[in-house]
Amino acid sequence: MRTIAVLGAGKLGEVLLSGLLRAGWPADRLLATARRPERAKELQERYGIQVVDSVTALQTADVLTVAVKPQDAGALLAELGPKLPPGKLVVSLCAGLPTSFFARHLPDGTPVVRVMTNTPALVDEAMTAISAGPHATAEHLALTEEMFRPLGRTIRVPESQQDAVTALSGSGPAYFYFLVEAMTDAGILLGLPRQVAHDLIVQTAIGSAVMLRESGEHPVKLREAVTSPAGTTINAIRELENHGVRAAFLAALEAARDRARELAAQSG
Ligand SMILES: NC(=O)C1=CN([C@@H]2O[C@H](COP(=O)(O)OP(=O)(O)OC[C@H]3O[C@@H](n4cnc5c(N)ncnc54)[C@H](O)[C@@H]3O)[C@@H](O)[C@H]2O)C=CC1
Ligand SMILES: O=C(O)[C@@H]1CCC=N1
Repeated sequence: MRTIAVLGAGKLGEVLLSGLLRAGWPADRLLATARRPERAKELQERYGIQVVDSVTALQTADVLTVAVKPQDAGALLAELGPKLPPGKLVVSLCAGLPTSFFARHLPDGTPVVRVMTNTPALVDEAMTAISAGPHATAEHLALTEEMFRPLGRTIRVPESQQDAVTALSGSGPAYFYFLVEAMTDAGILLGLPRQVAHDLIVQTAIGSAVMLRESGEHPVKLREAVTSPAGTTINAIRELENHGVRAAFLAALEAARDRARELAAQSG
């Protein structure tokens, strides 16, 4: 079994570490780096893993998972890139950053895999998209899948699709939470207690998501089954269309995709 290091164990790095431990990855095969000593202590106490300095991580781990913010990746790679021993796999979780960016900072021949996952990894329901970068072989992709499969679903996509994937499923949980928040407010407007409105919406979201996955039906068909002629639902749908909610989603995801491109451009 390989040793995995998470470089920059913040929110997403912790999600990955906790998922790997739940899946039975031995704690002594996991390493993390952290900038703040309090954060290192917290991770050590919470998960029983070793939090080490970056150079130790580079030397000890087989897989180096870069989980710092895209804006911090350049500094991390400038410091560590030249010290990376041969034969290590670099897995990037950084939104927007192309594998060519990593290749520029790493010794020739270093395999790089680009991954976009999402926070439902915390409940083993992540959607993880994996792309081969320079020098990544079938074996490297298989190893990356082995890391992420216990956390939910994995798919392979060409790297050219990763910015769109980031806009859709990487950021996607935020849109659903936003929707739940807005619908809870609507329940309050209609006079329901906040907790009741929240519980109604959360269970409705879960039920709808499970039906989408398990029925395999097109969402239009599922929506039509709820929408009775001259009933209540169609009145709500008319308002959603009048307020341009569909167009707002198209524009919002385009904006997220464009931000991923900007992050790449800014990192040089
Ligand atoms: N939060 C999310 O839902 C998702 C995040 N991502 C990507 O994951 C990466 C991390 O995102 P978050 O966890 O949300 O950010 P975060 O800010 O919570 O975590 C980054 C961590 O890296 C640490 N760090 C920065 N430079 C370091 C260095 N040189 N050495 C050691 N530690 C260092 C920071 O102190 C911080 O704790 C980003 O690149 C983001 O694009 C990808 C998919 C989803
Ligand atoms: O907002 C972000 O930049 C990160 C990437 C995808 C989800 N969160």
